Amino acid sequence: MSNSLLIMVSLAVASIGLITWQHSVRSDLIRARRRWLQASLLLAAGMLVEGYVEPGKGEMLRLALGSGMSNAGIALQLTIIARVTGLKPPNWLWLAVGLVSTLDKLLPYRPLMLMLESAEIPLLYLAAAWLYQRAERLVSRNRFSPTALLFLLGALLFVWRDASDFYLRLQTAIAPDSLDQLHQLALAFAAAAQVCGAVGFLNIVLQRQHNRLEDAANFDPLTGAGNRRALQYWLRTLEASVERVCVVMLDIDHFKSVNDRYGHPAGDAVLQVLAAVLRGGIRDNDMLIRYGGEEFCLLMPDADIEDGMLATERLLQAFRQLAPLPKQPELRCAFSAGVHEWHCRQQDFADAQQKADQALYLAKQSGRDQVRRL
Ligand SMILES: Nc1nc2c(ncn2[C@@H]2O[C@H](COP(=O)(O)OP(=O)(O)OP(=O)(O)O)[C@@H](O)[C@H]2O)c(=O)[nH]1
Repeated sequence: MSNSLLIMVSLAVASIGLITWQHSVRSDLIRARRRWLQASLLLAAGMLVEGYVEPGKGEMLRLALGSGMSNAGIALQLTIIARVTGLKPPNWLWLAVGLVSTLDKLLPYRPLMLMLESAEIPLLYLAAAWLYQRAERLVSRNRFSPTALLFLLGALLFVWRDASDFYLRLQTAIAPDSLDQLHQLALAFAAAAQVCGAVGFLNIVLQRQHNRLEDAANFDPLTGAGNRRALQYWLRTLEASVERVCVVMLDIDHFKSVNDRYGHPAGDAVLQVLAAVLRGGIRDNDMLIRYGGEEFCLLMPDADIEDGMLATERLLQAFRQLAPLPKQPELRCAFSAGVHEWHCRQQDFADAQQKADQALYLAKQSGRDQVRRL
């Protein structure tokens, strides 16, 4: 293994670590930010030390240090990825990995120690494969992560290398020359895996950043409902995929008086409660949009007007029964709603939405707190 390759790889890992560190603030990974840079620098330093190992005096010490730092760096990266996926591994885990990786190189040859040394990288790589798969699935819904596959292959390669090593050393006590190629292949693979792992995490960070920006552009921050931009996107999807959609326009009754009486923050809380009731009471593929101030729109794909009326009645009943402000248990709110069936292939959405709006107006005119159709 040439030193220059390890040095180049360590520089690549350090620079990707720096880029990841820069982006992690914007992708809401502020706590992981410093850690990731530390992990990348530790890993890069370990590889640099290993890259300078030359046969002779101090060889084992440098190898031990290099391996300890590299493995601790990988383990630290894995603890960060684990946190991104919602797991909480203890902080000392990466230190323990580094310590064991350093110490086992310094101990005199013994089969047990050799076994321990052989288990380290396959275990780390298996954990990496699992975590990268989870993390990428979480942020980009990818069913399959190339980074995870790479680490899985790496784990197998190291098992193969270490098993041959172990078997031959048991017989001869000296590593035979035939193992050199296998060692070099494994080391080259490890170097590539480190760069791919670093890029894999950078990808996760950038994907999160992208998701956050997209959410900010498409969802109302107060209620989490889609906004009109999201509506336009959903309409295009619906027009291409379904025949009919039940459109519901609904508007909280006497909302101005809630604001006037309890204040604007209380009004905001009522809006949040209504959004939660609506979200909790609709099907997974129904869509909730905050259409205006206290006006919401529901799109129910493949539902006819009877289904839509029934579902909206149920939502109204649930909302009416709630005390949306815990500090004002006397307050009860309701909404008025208009329902219309939209035949996506024959009619513009604007026409259907206007009809649902007219039905809503009818509901308001007829005393509010009800669901109407034209
Ligand atoms: N707290 C809060 N109030 C909002 C928000 N957006 C709009 N509003 C308020 O919603 C109220 C809407 O009042 P109106 O259009 O008169 O409707 P209403 O009082 O509900 O009367 P009806 O619809 O006829 O039953 C206004 O007072 C707006 O200030 C918001 O994001 N937060």
